[in-house]
Amino acid sequence: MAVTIAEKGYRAVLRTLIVAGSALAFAWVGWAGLEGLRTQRNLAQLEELSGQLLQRAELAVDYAVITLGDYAAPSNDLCNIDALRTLRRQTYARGAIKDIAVLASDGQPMCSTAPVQFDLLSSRSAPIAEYESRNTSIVLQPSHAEGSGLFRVIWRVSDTHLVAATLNIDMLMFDIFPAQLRDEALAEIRIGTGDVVARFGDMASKEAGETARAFESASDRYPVSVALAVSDSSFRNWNPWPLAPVLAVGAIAGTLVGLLLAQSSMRPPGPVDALRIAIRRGELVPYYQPIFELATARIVGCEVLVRWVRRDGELVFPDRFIPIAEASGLIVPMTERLVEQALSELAPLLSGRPEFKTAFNIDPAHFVQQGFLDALDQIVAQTGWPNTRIVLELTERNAFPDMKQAVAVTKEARTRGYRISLDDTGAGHNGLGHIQDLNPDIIKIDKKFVGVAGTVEAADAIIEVLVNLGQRMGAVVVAEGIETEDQRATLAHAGVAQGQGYLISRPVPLARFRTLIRDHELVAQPAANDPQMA
Ligand SMILES: Nc1nc2c(ncn2[C@@H]2O[C@@H]3COP(=O)(O)O[C@H]4[C@@H](O)[C@H](n5cnc6c(=O)[nH]c(N)nc65)O[C@@H]4COP(=O)(O)O[C@H]3[C@H]2O)c(=O)[nH]1
Repeated sequence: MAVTIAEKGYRAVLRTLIVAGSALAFAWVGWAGLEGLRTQRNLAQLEELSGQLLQRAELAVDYAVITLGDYAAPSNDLCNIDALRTLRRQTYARGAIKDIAVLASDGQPMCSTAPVQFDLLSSRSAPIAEYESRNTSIVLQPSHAEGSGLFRVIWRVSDTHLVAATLNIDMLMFDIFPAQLRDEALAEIRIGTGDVVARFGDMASKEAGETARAFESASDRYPVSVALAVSDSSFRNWNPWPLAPVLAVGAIAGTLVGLLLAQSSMRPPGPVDALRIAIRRGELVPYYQPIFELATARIVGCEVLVRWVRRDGELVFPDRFIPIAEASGLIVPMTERLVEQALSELAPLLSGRPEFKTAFNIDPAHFVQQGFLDALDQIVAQTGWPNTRIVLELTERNAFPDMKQAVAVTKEARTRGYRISLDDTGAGHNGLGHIQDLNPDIIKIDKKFVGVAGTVEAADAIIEVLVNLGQRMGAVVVAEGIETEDQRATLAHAGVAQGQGYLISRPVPLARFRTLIRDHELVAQPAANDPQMA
Protein backbone atom coordinates (compact mmCIF):
# COMPACT_ATOMS: atom_id res chain seq x y z
CA MET A 1 0.00 0.00 0.00
CA ALA A 2 1.49 3.33 -0.98
CA VAL A 3 2.46 5.62 1.88
CA THR A 4 1.37 9.20 1.27
CA ILE A 5 3.55 12.25 1.91
CA ALA A 6 1.25 13.31 4.76
CA GLU A 7 1.61 9.90 6.36
CA LYS A 8 5.39 10.03 5.94
CA GLY A 9 5.44 13.44 7.64
CA TYR A 10 3.20 12.19 10.42
CA ARG A 11 5.47 9.17 10.99
CA ALA A 12 8.58 11.35 11.03
CA VAL A 13 7.03 13.65 13.64
CA LEU A 14 5.87 10.66 15.69
CA ARG A 15 9.31 9.05 15.51
CA THR A 16 10.96 12.30 16.61
CA LEU A 17 8.53 12.64 19.50
CA ILE A 18 9.10 9.06 20.66
CA VAL A 19 12.89 9.37 20.49
CA ALA A 20 12.96 12.82 22.12
CA GLY A 21 10.50 11.72 24.81
CA SER A 22 12.52 8.61 25.56
CA ALA A 23 15.82 10.55 25.68
CA LEU A 24 14.33 13.11 28.09
CA ALA A 25 12.73 10.42 30.22
CA PHE A 26 15.97 8.46 30.52
CA ALA A 27 18.01 11.57 31.27
CA TRP A 28 15.51 12.57 33.93
CA VAL A 29 15.29 9.09 35.44
CA GLY A 30 19.09 8.81 35.47
CA TRP A 31 19.44 12.18 37.13
CA ALA A 32 16.63 11.51 39.64
CA GLY A 33 18.08 8.08 40.47
CA LEU A 34 21.54 9.49 41.09
CA GLU A 35 20.08 12.34 43.15
CA GLY A 36 18.36 9.73 45.31
CA LEU A 37 21.65 7.90 45.73
CA ARG A 38 23.41 11.16 46.55
CA THR A 39 20.86 11.96 49.26
CA GLN A 40 21.37 8.52 50.78
CA ARG A 41 25.11 8.87 50.62
CA ASN A 42 25.07 12.36 52.18
CA LEU A 43 22.78 11.21 54.97
CA ALA A 44 25.07 8.29 55.72
CA GLN A 45 28.10 10.57 55.69
CA LEU A 46 26.52 13.05 58.10
CA GLU A 47 25.52 10.26 60.45
CA GLU A 48 29.07 9.03 60.33
CA LEU A 49 30.36 12.53 61.11
CA SER A 50 28.11 12.83 64.14
CA GLY A 51 29.28 9.36 65.26
CA GLN A 52 32.91 10.41 64.85
CA LEU A 53 32.40 13.57 66.86
CA LEU A 54 30.76 11.63 69.66
CA GLN A 55 33.62 9.16 69.62
CA ARG A 56 36.10 12.02 69.99
CA ALA A 57 34.16 13.43 72.95
CA GLU A 58 34.06 9.99 74.59
CA LEU A 59 37.79 9.55 74.02
CA ALA A 60 38.47 12.90 75.68
CA VAL A 61 36.47 11.81 78.73
CA ASP A 62 38.20 8.40 78.69
CA TYR A 63 41.53 10.19 78.62
CA ALA A 64 40.57 12.36 81.57
CA VAL A 65 39.34 9.33 83.51
CA ILE A 66 42.60 7.44 82.81
CA THR A 67 44.63 10.47 83.90
CA LEU A 68 42.57 10.85 87.09
CA GLY A 69 43.11 7.15 87.74
CA ASP A 70 46.76 7.93 88.44
CA TYR A 71 45.71 10.17 91.34
CA ALA A 72 42.73 8.30 92.58
CA ALA A 73 44.36 6.57 95.58
CA PRO A 74 43.05 8.44 98.63
CA SER A 75 46.45 7.94 100.29
CA ASN A 76 48.06 10.29 97.78
CA ASP A 77 48.70 13.71 99.16
CA LEU A 78 48.31 15.64 95.99
CA CYS A 79 48.22 19.04 97.52
CA ASN A 80 51.87 19.22 98.65
CA ILE A 81 54.15 21.38 96.58
CA ASP A 82 56.09 18.53 94.94
CA ALA A 83 53.03 16.56 94.01
CA LEU A 84 51.39 19.66 92.51
CA ARG A 85 54.49 20.43 90.51
CA THR A 86 54.43 16.90 89.02
CA LEU A 87 50.70 17.19 88.36
CA ARG A 88 51.17 20.52 86.61
CA ARG A 89 53.89 19.09 84.38
CA GLN A 90 51.65 16.23 83.42
CA THR A 91 48.73 18.55 82.78
CA TYR A 92 50.77 20.61 80.33
CA ALA A 93 51.74 17.43 78.54
CA ARG A 94 48.12 16.37 77.99
CA GLY A 95 46.48 18.52 75.35
CA ALA A 96 42.79 18.61 76.20
CA ILE A 97 43.25 18.59 79.99
CA LYS A 98 43.59 22.12 81.29
CA ASP A 99 43.55 21.48 85.00
CA ILE A 100 43.63 18.71 87.55
CA ALA A 101 42.18 19.50 90.96
CA VAL A 102 41.55 17.81 94.28
CA LEU A 103 38.09 18.72 95.61
CA ALA A 104 36.66 18.74 99.09
CA SER A 105 33.51 16.73 99.72
CA ASP A 106 31.41 19.88 99.04
CA GLY A 107 33.10 20.26 95.65
CA GLN A 108 35.29 23.22 96.59
CA PRO A 109 38.86 22.91 95.25
CA MET A 110 41.46 22.09 97.84
CA CYS A 111 44.31 22.42 95.42
CA SER A 112 44.59 22.70 91.65
CA THR A 113 47.19 22.88 88.89
CA ALA A 114 45.50 25.86 87.21
CA PRO A 115 42.77 27.10 89.53
CA VAL A 116 41.49 29.72 87.11
CA GLN A 117 40.30 27.52 84.31
CA PHE A 118 37.02 26.08 85.45
CA ASP A 119 36.25 28.25 88.44
CA LEU A 120 36.54 31.48 86.48
CA LEU A 121 34.02 30.31 83.96
CA SER A 122 31.56 28.96 86.47
CA SER A 123 29.37 31.20 88.54
CA ARG A 124 29.70 30.68 92.23
CA SER A 125 26.21 32.02 92.84
CA ALA A 126 24.43 29.25 90.93
CA PRO A 127 25.10 25.57 91.48
CA ILE A 128 26.64 23.78 88.53
CA ALA A 129 24.67 20.84 87.18
CA GLU A 130 26.20 17.39 87.56
CA TYR A 131 25.44 14.37 85.37
CA GLU A 132 26.35 10.85 86.28
CA SER A 133 27.94 8.42 83.86
CA ARG A 134 27.12 4.71 83.56
CA ASN A 135 29.87 4.30 86.16
CA THR A 136 28.15 6.49 88.75
CA SER A 137 31.43 7.56 90.43
CA ILE A 138 32.29 9.44 87.24
CA VAL A 139 30.36 12.71 87.02
CA LEU A 140 30.40 15.27 84.21
CA GLN A 141 29.87 18.95 84.91
CA PRO A 142 29.33 21.55 82.17
CA SER A 143 30.63 25.04 82.72
CA HIS A 144 28.21 27.96 82.95
CA ALA A 145 29.84 29.53 79.92
CA GLU A 146 27.83 27.84 77.18
CA GLY A 147 29.85 26.80 74.18
CA SER A 148 33.21 27.61 75.84
CA GLY A 149 34.48 24.07 75.26
CA LEU A 150 35.11 23.66 78.98
CA PHE A 151 33.69 20.92 81.20
CA ARG A 152 34.80 18.93 84.17
CA VAL A 153 35.15 15.21 84.76
CA ILE A 154 34.94 14.42 88.46
CA TRP A 155 35.89 11.04 89.89
CA ARG A 156 34.29 10.47 93.29
CA VAL A 157 36.96 8.16 94.69
CA SER A 158 35.22 8.31 98.09
CA ASP A 159 32.78 10.63 99.88
CA THR A 160 35.66 12.79 100.98
CA HIS A 161 38.09 12.27 98.14
CA LEU A 162 37.22 13.76 94.74
CA VAL A 163 39.59 14.38 91.87
CA ALA A 164 38.59 16.45 88.86
CA ALA A 165 39.97 17.17 85.42
CA THR A 166 38.90 20.24 83.50
CA LEU A 167 38.84 19.67 79.74
CA ASN A 168 38.63 21.97 76.79
CA ILE A 169 37.32 20.11 73.77
CA ASP A 170 36.97 23.01 71.35
CA MET A 171 39.71 21.72 69.10
CA LEU A 172 38.00 18.34 68.72
CA MET A 173 35.61 19.94 66.32
CA PHE A 174 38.00 21.85 64.19
CA ASP A 175 38.16 19.46 61.26
CA ILE A 176 34.84 17.73 61.72
CA PHE A 177 33.03 19.22 58.72
CA PRO A 178 34.08 18.85 55.09
CA ALA A 179 35.11 22.21 53.63
CA GLN A 180 31.84 22.56 51.63
CA LEU A 181 29.69 22.45 54.76
CA ARG A 182 31.89 24.40 57.14
CA ASP A 183 30.02 27.71 56.87
CA GLU A 184 26.54 26.27 56.64
CA ALA A 185 26.45 23.66 59.36
CA LEU A 186 26.42 23.52 63.11
CA ALA A 187 27.86 20.89 65.43
CA GLU A 188 27.32 20.85 69.20
CA ILE A 189 28.66 18.67 71.99
CA ARG A 190 26.18 18.56 74.85
CA ILE A 191 26.34 17.28 78.37
CA GLY A 192 23.39 15.96 80.31
CA THR A 193 19.99 17.33 79.41
CA GLY A 194 21.26 19.76 76.83
CA ASP A 195 24.03 21.99 78.25
CA VAL A 196 25.99 22.96 75.18
CA VAL A 197 29.65 22.56 75.99
CA ALA A 198 31.17 23.19 72.61
CA ARG A 199 29.80 24.57 69.38
CA PHE A 200 31.30 24.71 65.92
CA GLY A 201 30.03 26.23 62.72
CA ASP A 202 27.28 28.70 61.99
CA MET A 203 23.94 28.54 60.28
CA ALA A 204 23.11 32.19 60.81
CA SER A 205 24.09 32.97 57.22
CA LYS A 206 21.25 30.79 55.96
CA GLU A 207 17.88 32.37 55.30
CA ALA A 208 15.49 32.35 58.21
CA GLY A 209 12.94 29.62 57.95
CA GLU A 210 15.11 27.34 55.89
CA THR A 211 14.80 23.79 57.03
CA ALA A 212 17.80 21.96 58.34
CA ARG A 213 18.74 18.30 58.48
CA ALA A 214 19.56 17.32 62.05
CA PHE A 215 21.38 14.28 63.42
CA GLU A 216 21.94 13.31 67.03
CA SER A 217 24.11 10.68 68.63
CA ALA A 218 24.29 9.95 72.34
CA SER A 219 26.91 8.07 74.31
CA ASP A 220 25.80 5.10 76.35
CA ARG A 221 28.78 5.41 78.69
CA TYR A 222 28.84 9.12 79.52
CA PRO A 223 26.11 11.78 79.64
CA VAL A 224 27.46 13.20 76.39
CA SER A 225 25.60 13.71 73.13
CA VAL A 226 26.34 15.29 69.80
CA ALA A 227 23.98 17.26 67.56
CA LEU A 228 24.66 18.10 63.97
CA ALA A 229 22.57 20.35 61.72
CA VAL A 230 23.06 21.18 58.06
CA SER A 231 20.96 23.66 56.13
CA ASP A 232 18.78 22.03 53.51
CA SER A 233 20.28 23.96 50.62
CA SER A 234 23.83 23.02 51.65
CA PHE A 235 22.76 19.43 52.01
CA ARG A 236 21.26 19.46 48.52
CA ASN A 237 24.35 20.99 46.96
CA TRP A 238 26.79 18.75 48.76
CA ASN A 239 28.67 16.07 46.82
CA PRO A 240 26.99 16.84 43.49
CA TRP A 241 27.34 14.41 40.60
CA PRO A 242 28.84 15.84 37.47
CA LEU A 243 25.52 16.69 35.82
CA ALA A 244 26.55 16.88 32.16
CA PRO A 245 27.90 13.28 31.85
CA VAL A 246 24.93 11.89 33.76
CA LEU A 247 22.46 13.66 31.49
CA ALA A 248 24.46 12.73 28.40
CA VAL A 249 24.57 9.02 29.29
CA GLY A 250 20.84 9.06 30.12
CA ALA A 251 20.01 10.88 26.90
CA ILE A 252 22.09 8.50 24.77
CA ALA A 253 20.50 5.43 26.39
CA GLY A 254 17.06 7.03 26.00
CA THR A 255 17.70 7.83 22.36
CA LEU A 256 18.68 4.22 21.63
CA VAL A 257 15.63 2.86 23.44
CA GLY A 258 13.46 5.49 21.74
CA LEU A 259 14.74 4.44 18.33
CA LEU A 260 13.95 0.80 19.09
CA LEU A 261 10.53 1.76 20.41
CA ALA A 262 9.78 3.92 17.40
CA GLN A 263 10.88 1.15 15.08
CA SER A 264 8.74 -1.52 16.71
CA SER A 265 5.69 0.66 17.35
CA MET A 266 5.72 2.14 13.85
CA ARG A 267 6.20 -1.10 12.02
CA PRO A 268 3.17 -1.26 9.74
CA PRO A 269 0.65 -3.74 11.09
CA GLY A 270 0.21 -7.07 9.31
CA PRO A 271 -2.80 -7.47 7.02
CA VAL A 272 -5.03 -9.00 9.69
CA ASP A 273 -4.16 -6.29 12.23
CA ALA A 274 -4.59 -3.62 9.59
CA LEU A 275 -8.04 -4.96 8.80
CA ARG A 276 -8.97 -5.21 12.47
CA ILE A 277 -7.93 -1.59 12.98
CA ALA A 278 -9.86 -0.54 9.89
CA ILE A 279 -13.04 -2.24 11.16
CA ARG A 280 -12.64 -0.56 14.53
CA ARG A 281 -12.12 2.82 12.92
CA GLY A 282 -15.17 2.38 10.71
CA GLU A 283 -13.15 2.45 7.49
CA LEU A 284 -15.14 -0.45 6.03
CA VAL A 285 -18.26 1.12 4.60
CA PRO A 286 -21.26 -0.07 2.60
CA TYR A 287 -21.59 0.74 -1.10
CA TYR A 288 -24.92 0.09 -2.78
CA GLN A 289 -25.62 -1.37 -6.19
CA PRO A 290 -29.21 -1.04 -7.36
CA ILE A 291 -31.26 -4.09 -8.31
CA PHE A 292 -33.84 -3.16 -10.90
CA GLU A 293 -36.71 -4.64 -12.83
CA LEU A 294 -35.46 -5.51 -16.28
CA ALA A 295 -38.78 -4.55 -17.87
CA THR A 296 -39.21 -1.11 -16.27
CA ALA A 297 -35.75 -0.13 -14.91
CA ARG A 298 -37.51 0.50 -11.57
CA ILE A 299 -35.13 0.04 -8.64
CA VAL A 300 -36.56 -2.58 -6.32
CA GLY A 301 -33.65 -3.05 -3.98
CA CYS A 302 -29.92 -3.08 -3.69
CA GLU A 303 -26.95 -5.28 -2.93
CA VAL A 304 -24.62 -4.06 -0.22
CA LEU A 305 -20.97 -4.40 -1.26
CA VAL A 306 -18.25 -3.51 1.19
CA ARG A 307 -15.49 -0.99 0.47
CA TRP A 308 -12.45 -0.12 2.52
CA VAL A 309 -12.05 3.63 2.42
CA ARG A 310 -8.63 4.33 3.88
CA ARG A 311 -7.91 7.50 5.82
CA ASP A 312 -6.02 8.89 2.86
CA GLY A 313 -9.07 8.34 0.65
CA GLU A 314 -7.76 5.25 -1.14
CA LEU A 315 -10.59 2.88 -2.07
CA VAL A 316 -9.80 -0.81 -1.55
CA PHE A 317 -11.98 -3.42 -3.27
CA PRO A 318 -13.29 -6.52 -1.48
CA ASP A 319 -11.17 -9.03 -3.43
CA ARG A 320 -8.14 -7.56 -1.57
CA PHE A 321 -9.42 -8.11 1.97
CA ILE A 322 -12.49 -10.41 2.01
CA PRO A 323 -10.26 -13.54 1.84
CA ILE A 324 -8.26 -12.18 4.84
CA ALA A 325 -11.49 -11.40 6.71
CA GLU A 326 -12.84 -14.89 6.04
CA ALA A 327 -9.61 -16.65 7.03
CA SER A 328 -9.14 -14.59 10.22
CA GLY A 329 -12.76 -14.63 11.39
CA LEU A 330 -12.92 -10.84 11.09
CA ILE A 331 -15.69 -11.40 8.56
CA VAL A 332 -18.10 -11.69 11.52
CA PRO A 333 -17.58 -8.24 13.11
CA MET A 334 -17.17 -6.76 9.64
CA THR A 335 -20.54 -8.11 8.43
CA GLU A 336 -22.32 -7.14 11.64
CA ARG A 337 -21.11 -3.55 11.45
CA LEU A 338 -21.88 -3.38 7.76
CA VAL A 339 -25.45 -4.65 8.21
CA GLU A 340 -26.03 -2.19 11.04
CA GLN A 341 -24.63 0.77 9.15
CA ALA A 342 -26.34 -0.03 5.86
CA LEU A 343 -29.78 -0.60 7.39
CA SER A 344 -29.50 2.58 9.47
CA GLU A 345 -28.43 4.61 6.45
CA LEU A 346 -31.13 3.17 4.20
CA ALA A 347 -33.97 3.33 6.73
CA PRO A 348 -35.42 6.57 5.29
CA LEU A 349 -35.87 4.77 1.93
CA LEU A 350 -38.24 2.22 3.45
CA SER A 351 -41.39 4.31 3.59
CA GLY A 352 -43.39 4.45 0.37
CA ARG A 353 -41.33 1.63 -1.21
CA PRO A 354 -42.95 -1.56 0.05
CA GLU A 355 -41.02 -3.76 -2.38
CA PHE A 356 -37.54 -2.36 -1.57
CA LYS A 357 -35.15 -5.04 -0.32
CA THR A 358 -31.51 -4.99 0.71
CA ALA A 359 -29.18 -7.92 0.09
CA PHE A 360 -26.05 -8.75 2.09
CA ASN A 361 -23.27 -11.17 1.19
CA ILE A 362 -22.91 -13.70 3.99
CA ASP A 363 -19.84 -15.89 4.27
CA PRO A 364 -21.03 -19.54 4.41
CA ALA A 365 -18.87 -20.26 7.48
CA HIS A 366 -20.44 -17.27 9.25
CA PHE A 367 -23.92 -18.33 8.16
CA VAL A 368 -23.66 -21.73 9.86
CA GLN A 369 -22.07 -20.30 13.01
CA GLN A 370 -23.98 -20.82 16.25
CA GLY A 371 -26.14 -17.78 17.03
CA PHE A 372 -25.80 -16.16 13.60
CA LEU A 373 -29.56 -15.57 13.18
CA ASP A 374 -30.05 -14.34 16.76
CA ALA A 375 -27.28 -11.77 16.38
CA LEU A 376 -28.73 -10.71 13.02
CA ASP A 377 -32.23 -10.39 14.50
CA GLN A 378 -30.88 -8.10 17.19
CA ILE A 379 -29.13 -5.80 14.73
CA VAL A 380 -32.08 -5.68 12.36
CA ALA A 381 -34.56 -5.00 15.18
CA GLN A 382 -32.49 -1.99 16.29
CA THR A 383 -32.74 -0.43 12.84
CA GLY A 384 -36.50 -0.85 12.50
CA TRP A 385 -36.34 -2.94 9.32
CA PRO A 386 -38.75 -5.87 8.93
CA ASN A 387 -36.84 -9.10 8.33
CA THR A 388 -38.86 -9.68 5.17
CA ARG A 389 -37.02 -6.84 3.47
CA ILE A 390 -33.62 -8.39 4.04
CA VAL A 391 -31.96 -10.80 1.64
CA LEU A 392 -29.11 -13.06 2.71
CA GLU A 393 -26.86 -13.86 -0.27
CA LEU A 394 -25.01 -17.15 -0.06
CA THR A 395 -22.39 -17.73 -2.69
CA GLU A 396 -22.12 -20.82 -4.79
CA ARG A 397 -18.35 -20.33 -4.95
CA ASN A 398 -17.47 -21.16 -1.31
CA ALA A 399 -18.44 -24.57 -0.02
CA PHE A 400 -20.52 -24.74 3.17
CA PRO A 401 -18.51 -26.29 6.01
CA ASP A 402 -21.62 -28.15 7.12
CA MET A 403 -24.31 -28.53 4.46
CA LYS A 404 -26.86 -30.07 6.84
CA GLN A 405 -26.48 -27.11 9.19
CA ALA A 406 -26.69 -24.72 6.22
CA VAL A 407 -30.01 -26.25 5.19
CA ALA A 408 -31.31 -26.00 8.78
CA VAL A 409 -30.24 -22.35 9.15
CA THR A 410 -31.75 -21.53 5.75
CA LYS A 411 -35.08 -22.96 6.83
CA GLU A 412 -34.96 -21.14 10.16
CA ALA A 413 -33.98 -17.89 8.44
CA ARG A 414 -36.96 -18.12 6.11
CA THR A 415 -39.21 -18.87 9.07
CA ARG A 416 -37.98 -15.65 10.64
CA GLY A 417 -38.86 -13.78 7.45
CA TYR A 418 -35.46 -13.38 5.77
CA ARG A 419 -35.08 -14.05 2.04
CA ILE A 420 -32.38 -16.41 0.83
CA SER A 421 -30.54 -15.68 -2.37
CA LEU A 422 -28.15 -18.05 -4.10
CA ASP A 423 -25.31 -15.98 -5.56
CA ASP A 424 -23.08 -16.78 -8.55
CA THR A 425 -25.36 -19.62 -9.53
CA GLY A 426 -23.81 -21.92 -12.09
CA ALA A 427 -20.28 -20.66 -11.43
CA GLY A 428 -19.51 -22.86 -8.40
CA HIS A 429 -18.55 -26.51 -8.18
CA ASN A 430 -21.93 -27.69 -6.99
CA GLY A 431 -23.78 -27.67 -10.26
CA LEU A 432 -27.36 -27.09 -9.33
CA GLY A 433 -27.01 -29.02 -6.06
CA HIS A 434 -27.28 -25.95 -3.85
CA ILE A 435 -30.53 -24.87 -5.50
CA GLN A 436 -32.10 -28.16 -4.58
CA ASP A 437 -30.69 -28.19 -1.01
CA LEU A 438 -31.24 -24.59 -0.03
CA ASN A 439 -34.46 -23.90 -1.93
CA PRO A 440 -33.64 -20.17 -2.30
CA ASP A 441 -36.11 -17.33 -2.78
CA ILE A 442 -33.82 -15.70 -5.30
CA ILE A 443 -31.47 -17.23 -7.87
CA LYS A 444 -28.70 -14.95 -9.11
CA ILE A 445 -27.26 -15.79 -12.50
CA ASP A 446 -23.49 -15.30 -12.51
CA LYS A 447 -22.13 -12.49 -14.69
CA LYS A 448 -20.00 -15.03 -16.51
CA PHE A 449 -23.20 -16.11 -18.37
CA VAL A 450 -24.82 -12.67 -18.39
CA GLY A 451 -21.79 -11.13 -20.10
CA VAL A 452 -22.25 -13.39 -23.14
CA ALA A 453 -26.05 -13.59 -23.09
CA GLY A 454 -27.39 -13.53 -26.65
CA THR A 455 -24.00 -14.36 -28.11
CA VAL A 456 -23.06 -17.74 -26.68
CA GLU A 457 -25.64 -20.45 -27.10
CA ALA A 458 -24.55 -22.49 -24.09
CA ALA A 459 -24.87 -19.42 -21.83
CA ASP A 460 -28.36 -18.76 -23.20
CA ALA A 461 -29.29 -22.38 -22.51
CA ILE A 462 -28.07 -22.16 -18.91
CA ILE A 463 -30.01 -18.90 -18.42
CA GLU A 464 -33.11 -20.59 -19.82
CA VAL A 465 -32.69 -23.53 -17.44
CA LEU A 466 -32.27 -21.21 -14.44
CA VAL A 467 -35.34 -19.16 -15.43
CA ASN A 468 -37.40 -22.36 -15.74
CA LEU A 469 -36.06 -23.64 -12.43
CA GLY A 470 -36.91 -20.36 -10.76
CA GLN A 471 -40.43 -20.39 -12.11
CA ARG A 472 -41.01 -23.96 -10.97
CA MET A 473 -39.51 -23.33 -7.49
CA GLY A 474 -41.23 -19.96 -7.06
CA ALA A 475 -37.85 -18.12 -6.93
CA VAL A 476 -37.10 -14.75 -8.47
CA VAL A 477 -34.28 -14.87 -11.03
CA VAL A 478 -31.81 -11.98 -10.96
CA ALA A 479 -29.05 -11.46 -13.51
CA GLU A 480 -25.75 -10.05 -12.27
CA GLY A 481 -23.33 -7.95 -14.31
CA ILE A 482 -25.62 -6.45 -16.97
CA GLU A 483 -23.48 -3.94 -18.80
CA THR A 484 -25.34 -3.30 -22.06
CA GLU A 485 -28.83 -2.60 -23.22
CA ASP A 486 -28.63 -5.66 -25.48
CA GLN A 487 -27.87 -7.87 -22.53
CA ARG A 488 -30.81 -6.37 -20.59
CA ALA A 489 -33.18 -6.93 -23.53
CA THR A 490 -32.00 -10.49 -24.10
CA LEU A 491 -32.35 -11.37 -20.43
CA ALA A 492 -35.76 -9.74 -20.13
CA HIS A 493 -36.89 -11.63 -23.21
CA ALA A 494 -35.59 -14.85 -21.65
CA GLY A 495 -37.83 -14.24 -18.63
CA VAL A 496 -35.26 -12.92 -16.14
CA ALA A 497 -37.18 -10.63 -13.78
CA GLN A 498 -34.52 -8.47 -12.21
CA GLY A 499 -30.91 -7.53 -12.69
CA GLN A 500 -27.99 -5.46 -11.56
CA GLY A 501 -25.01 -4.14 -13.41
CA TYR A 502 -23.03 -1.21 -14.67
CA LEU A 503 -25.81 -0.52 -17.20
CA ILE A 504 -27.72 1.13 -14.36
CA SER A 505 -24.92 1.82 -11.90
CA ARG A 506 -21.77 0.56 -10.29
CA PRO A 507 -21.88 0.10 -6.50
CA VAL A 508 -21.98 3.65 -5.08
CA PRO A 509 -21.93 5.37 -1.70
CA LEU A 510 -25.17 6.33 0.01
CA ALA A 511 -25.56 9.89 -1.30
CA ARG A 512 -25.13 8.79 -4.89
CA PHE A 513 -27.47 5.85 -4.36
CA ARG A 514 -30.24 8.12 -3.07
CA THR A 515 -29.95 10.30 -6.14
CA LEU A 516 -30.02 7.23 -8.36
CA ILE A 517 -33.26 6.00 -6.81
CA ARG A 518 -34.89 9.41 -7.15
CA ASP A 519 -33.83 9.75 -10.81
CA HIS A 520 -35.00 6.24 -11.67
CA GLU A 521 -38.35 6.69 -10.00
CA LEU A 522 -38.91 9.75 -12.18
CA VAL A 523 -38.19 7.97 -15.49
CA ALA A 524 -39.17 4.37 -14.68
CA GLN A 525 -41.82 2.96 -16.99
CA PRO A 526 -44.76 1.09 -15.51
CA ALA A 527 -44.31 -2.62 -16.19
CA ALA A 528 -46.32 -3.79 -19.18
CA ASN A 529 -46.22 -7.27 -17.90
CA ASP A 530 -45.24 -7.18 -14.23
CA PRO A 531 -42.72 -9.96 -13.60
CA GLN A 532 -42.93 -11.90 -10.42
CA MET A 533 -41.72 -9.83 -7.50
CA ALA A 534 -39.56 -11.11 -4.75
N1 LIG B 1 -17.70 -6.50 -14.39
C1 LIG B 1 -18.82 -6.19 -13.80
N2 LIG B 1 -18.91 -6.33 -12.46
C2 LIG B 1 -20.09 -6.00 -11.88
C3 LIG B 1 -21.16 -5.49 -12.59
N3 LIG B 1 -22.16 -5.26 -11.69
C4 LIG B 1 -21.70 -5.61 -10.48
N4 LIG B 1 -20.43 -6.04 -10.56
C5 LIG B 1 -19.56 -6.53 -9.51
O1 LIG B 1 -19.85 -7.87 -9.28
C6 LIG B 1 -19.70 -8.15 -7.90
C7 LIG B 1 -20.97 -8.69 -7.42
O2 LIG B 1 -20.86 -9.12 -6.13
P1 LIG B 1 -20.65 -10.63 -5.71
O3 LIG B 1 -20.86 -11.56 -6.84
O4 LIG B 1 -21.48 -10.84 -4.51
O5 LIG B 1 -19.10 -10.73 -5.34
C8 LIG B 1 -18.63 -10.01 -4.25
C9 LIG B 1 -18.71 -10.78 -2.98
O6 LIG B 1 -18.47 -12.15 -3.18
C10 LIG B 1 -17.57 -10.20 -2.20
N5 LIG B 1 -18.11 -9.18 -1.27
C11 LIG B 1 -18.35 -7.87 -1.51
N6 LIG B 1 -18.86 -7.28 -0.41
C12 LIG B 1 -18.96 -8.27 0.53
C13 LIG B 1 -19.43 -8.30 1.88
O7 LIG B 1 -19.87 -7.33 2.45
N7 LIG B 1 -19.37 -9.52 2.53
C14 LIG B 1 -18.87 -10.64 1.92
N8 LIG B 1 -18.87 -11.79 2.64
N9 LIG B 1 -18.43 -10.64 0.65
C15 LIG B 1 -18.48 -9.46 -0.03
O8 LIG B 1 -16.67 -9.59 -3.05
C16 LIG B 1 -17.11 -9.83 -4.38
C17 LIG B 1 -16.71 -8.71 -5.28
O9 LIG B 1 -17.38 -7.56 -4.96
P2 LIG B 1 -17.25 -6.30 -5.86
O10 LIG B 1 -15.83 -6.05 -6.18
O11 LIG B 1 -18.01 -5.25 -5.20
O12 LIG B 1 -17.95 -6.76 -7.16
C18 LIG B 1 -19.34 -6.83 -7.25
C19 LIG B 1 -19.85 -5.83 -8.23
O13 LIG B 1 -19.17 -4.58 -8.16
C20 LIG B 1 -21.03 -5.34 -13.99
O14 LIG B 1 -21.94 -4.89 -14.69
N10 LIG B 1 -19.86 -5.70 -14.55
